[in-house]
Amino acid sequence: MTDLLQTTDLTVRFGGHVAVDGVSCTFRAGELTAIVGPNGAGKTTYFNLISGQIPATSGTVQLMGEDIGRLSPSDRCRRGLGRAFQLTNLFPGLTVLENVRLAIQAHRPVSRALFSMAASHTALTTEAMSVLERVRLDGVRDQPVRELSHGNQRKLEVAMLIALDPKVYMFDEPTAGMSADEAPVVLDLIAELKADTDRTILLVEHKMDVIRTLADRIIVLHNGALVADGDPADVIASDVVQEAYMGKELADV
Ligand SMILES: Nc1ncnc2c1ncn2[C@@H]1O[C@H](COP(=O)(O)OP(=O)(O)OP(=O)(O)O)[C@@H](O)[C@H]1O
Repeated sequence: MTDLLQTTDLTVRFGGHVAVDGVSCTFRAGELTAIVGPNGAGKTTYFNLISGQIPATSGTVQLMGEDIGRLSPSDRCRRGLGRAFQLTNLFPGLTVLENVRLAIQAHRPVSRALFSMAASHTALTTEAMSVLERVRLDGVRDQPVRELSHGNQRKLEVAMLIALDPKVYMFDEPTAGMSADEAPVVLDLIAELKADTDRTILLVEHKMDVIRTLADRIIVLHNGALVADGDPADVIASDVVQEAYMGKELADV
């Protein structure tokens, strides 16, 4: 499997507190890695360092071999790093379809400019509709984003991400706040994305049934440090995770 994303000794300090502590990890194409750990372990901060929301104190982030540590979040996104939440704050007054169409347009190669305006518009609409059908949002295509239910907003996050067609998908609790009938749509989509061997998926998730179903690999953060990394069954069963780090959360499943 090809290495797509790599962090090396990645560290961030907030005053005296080390929130992410020397994390070195490689994420490969075609692999879904679940990132777990107790509350405050550093999972979201690790995501923020990778996607560029906060600068690292030290260490590097490489995407397809290129050091992206000094790039802005939007430049990282353009290079193929896709994080769901970056995408919702686009145009709340525009419709669901218009937002997805703009996301597709944003990553279009220049050659598309050679299309006639009308042909280009039709092609974009067709493509956007196929993304919306995948997340079952085609029924609300003409609704302004600001009027969407919470569950549909979360689905739109996934749709926007698919429309951007990144190499690396980053999901931070993608089904949080979703109803029992909405969550499977998103989880099925993530499973579909995983089947695409050109991509890698990072998933911060607390629900162990979701992790068991989707993850090829689990990494465990504790006090900002990487304390376990491996096959899901082995990591979940390991004493270090059960007793010292995740005990109650995992035992409860
Ligand atoms: N900007 C910041 N300034 C100061 N401390 C921060 C900042 N961001 C995060 N922290 C601290 O870093 C630690 C890690 O937080 P983080 O949100 O990454 O944990 P988490 O594993 O995602 O937790 P949860 O599962 O509760 O979301 C916490 O102690 C948090 O208070």
